[in-house]
Amino acid sequence: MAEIRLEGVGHSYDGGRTWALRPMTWTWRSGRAYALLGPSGCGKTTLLNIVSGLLTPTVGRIWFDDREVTGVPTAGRDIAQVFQFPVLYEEMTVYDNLAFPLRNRKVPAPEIRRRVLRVSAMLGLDDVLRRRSRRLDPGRKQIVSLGRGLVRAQVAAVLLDEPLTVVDPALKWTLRSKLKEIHRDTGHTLVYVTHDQTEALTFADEVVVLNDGRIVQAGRPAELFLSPEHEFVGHFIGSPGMNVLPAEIDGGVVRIGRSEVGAVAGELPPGPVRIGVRPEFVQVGGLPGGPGVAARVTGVDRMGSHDLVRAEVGGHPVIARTEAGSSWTPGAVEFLGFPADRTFLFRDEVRCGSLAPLDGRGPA
Ligand SMILES: Nc1ncnc2c1ncn2[C@@H]1O[C@H](COP(=O)(O)OP(=O)(O)OP(=O)(O)O)[C@@H](O)[C@H]1O
Repeated sequence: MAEIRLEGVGHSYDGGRTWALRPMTWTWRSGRAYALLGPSGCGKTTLLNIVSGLLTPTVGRIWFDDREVTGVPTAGRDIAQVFQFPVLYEEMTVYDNLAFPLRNRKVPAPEIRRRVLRVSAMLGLDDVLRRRSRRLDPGRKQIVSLGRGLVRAQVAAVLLDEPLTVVDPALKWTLRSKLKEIHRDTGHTLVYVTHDQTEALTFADEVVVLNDGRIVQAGRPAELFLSPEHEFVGHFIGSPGMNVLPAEIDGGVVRIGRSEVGAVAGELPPGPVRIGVRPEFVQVGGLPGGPGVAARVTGVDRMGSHDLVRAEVGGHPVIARTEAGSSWTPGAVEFLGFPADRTFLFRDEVRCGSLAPLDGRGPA
């Protein structure tokens, strides 16, 4: 395992006209399980391929601990990589496919057997170990590919690029928890690329959110949910995502239209700002004794475990998540409250502050 440090690393596929990955400095800490999360085209595969050596970055330097590897090809980096689709020797048995990366590195036979059997047991491959790989269905083949990526003890990192895409949805949950188990067992540095927030949040110690070629926030799943640093994180994580409403700061007070919704925590210059608050924290009916903003209820989605109350504030949609069986009715005007400790202020999409309570004032 190694600490992997990117120093000013960026990549352009068109000679510097556009950046698939904007120059960034970032460290993957040794032994941690990371998810690299972002929408299609944001640069996830580019970043992964730069770490593995499949791609040389246009700018910047890469370090594995204190060894610079910027110009070192994949074979010299000791990286295990698992791709979206199976990469196997079709004519070999599953056992031999799993053993291959170890035999290649002259690991002693008893150790090979021990490791192959351990990975096989964890991934549920025991009953197909003697079968030729070409006779497996695509999902099983991919699980074998995953096993090949995880079987080595000595690797700088294991990189997984959307590894569960072809796997049956019902198996995905099991495999994700197996991956966690194997990670605990081996202590590998894992980087798991996905565009699926559930996959990222259930798997990783730390989620790195990438958008438009830059890291917009990295943190534990709860941090990303409770304390988004960027509007994109608010939208991309959570279902539905964070509500965003235009507002104005004036005299230390935040207003939507003419309604005061809170004070500004700390010092912020007056002017336009955007308020971000997750549906889980919007209080329909207002905060007890606190400020609120009038909203027209436009609909209620009954989700079974909870309701989603859809409303409109000055022409902007807001969603509140409430208990199931709520009595809010479309067309009614209700006050919405935004709890100060769960409501953030954004300028140019980046968080610039948060709300503070407006002491002793009721709905404006
Ligand atoms: N070989 C290439 N040549 C030119 N442009 C490329 C190449 N590979 C990727 N790109 C572009 O670079 C940007 C980042 O692509 P990348 O594949 O890294 O994103 P991604 O987040 O992995 O997307 P996906 O989830 O769809 O695989 C995209 O705009 C893509 O079109």
